[in-house]
Amino acid sequence: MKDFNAFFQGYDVELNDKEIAELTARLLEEKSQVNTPPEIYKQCFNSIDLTSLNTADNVTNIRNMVEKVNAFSIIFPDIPSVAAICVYPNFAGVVHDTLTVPVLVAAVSAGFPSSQTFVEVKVAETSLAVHEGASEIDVVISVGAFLNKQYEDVFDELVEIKAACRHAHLKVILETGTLKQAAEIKKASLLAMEAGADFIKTSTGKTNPASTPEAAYVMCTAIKEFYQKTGRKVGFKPAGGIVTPADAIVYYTIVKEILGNEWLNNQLFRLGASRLANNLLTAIYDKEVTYF
Ligand SMILES: O=C[C@H](O)COP(=O)(O)O
Repeated sequence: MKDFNAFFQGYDVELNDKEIAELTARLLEEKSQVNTPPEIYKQCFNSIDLTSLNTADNVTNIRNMVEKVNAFSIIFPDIPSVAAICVYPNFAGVVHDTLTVPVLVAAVSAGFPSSQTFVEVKVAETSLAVHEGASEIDVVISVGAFLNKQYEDVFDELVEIKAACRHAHLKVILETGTLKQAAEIKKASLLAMEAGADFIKTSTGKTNPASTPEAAYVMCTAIKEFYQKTGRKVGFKPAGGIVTPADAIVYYTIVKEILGNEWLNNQLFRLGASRLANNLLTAIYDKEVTYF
């Protein structure tokens, strides 16, 4: 049995929300550039997990989205494409079978977005998504159990899901808007990484507030401390409500300043977004672009 209180005490988890808000605001004030060069927008574009997670999604609209990704490099030869396409698990096979370019297939899984289902269902859903071709799996922690301090249950479940991922990478969503406090976000980050998360992700995009700069600040600090202690680099994926180029730059700046340039690539930094891609293309070309 893992002693989570001892585990958390190995890190700085005594966080004050007001102080975190001030530190985040100061970082952004001091480090934000006045004019963002197009190269940085391109780098952000290359970190996008192009997301479609709608009730009305179907084979036709998902295939259309993938075809646009397939044609992207012909139409925009000077822009590196998105990192991954993120869909519900029942569409992992459609994305996999339609893709003709080196873009990853990501599937949400494990009772996304509430995570309120049986662990057996979570494991089975994950195995099926991987079998269908997903190479990345995005799951939400059991938020209710976590807030109820059932740390061992949350941890064990993630370990089981990670095993079901086999070769696929696991992204663990904390749903930071529901965790609310910085200390809880820090503990959830550490627990997820200890359970084997390859990325930690802020939000599902299905609750409010979604991703915030303050949550990003805390999660990046957790990733940094975890790396210092274990030598393992875990990626960061802010997601939910990231719409404008300015939103993307906020997260880019936080990652750059806390984790450094070695995290600024799509192996370790992703932007989960359903509405950002066209806006970044518009910023890069400095004229309205509607492609996706
Ligand atoms: O994982 C990604 C999120 O679900 C996307 O949220 P969004 O639709 O607010 O961009």
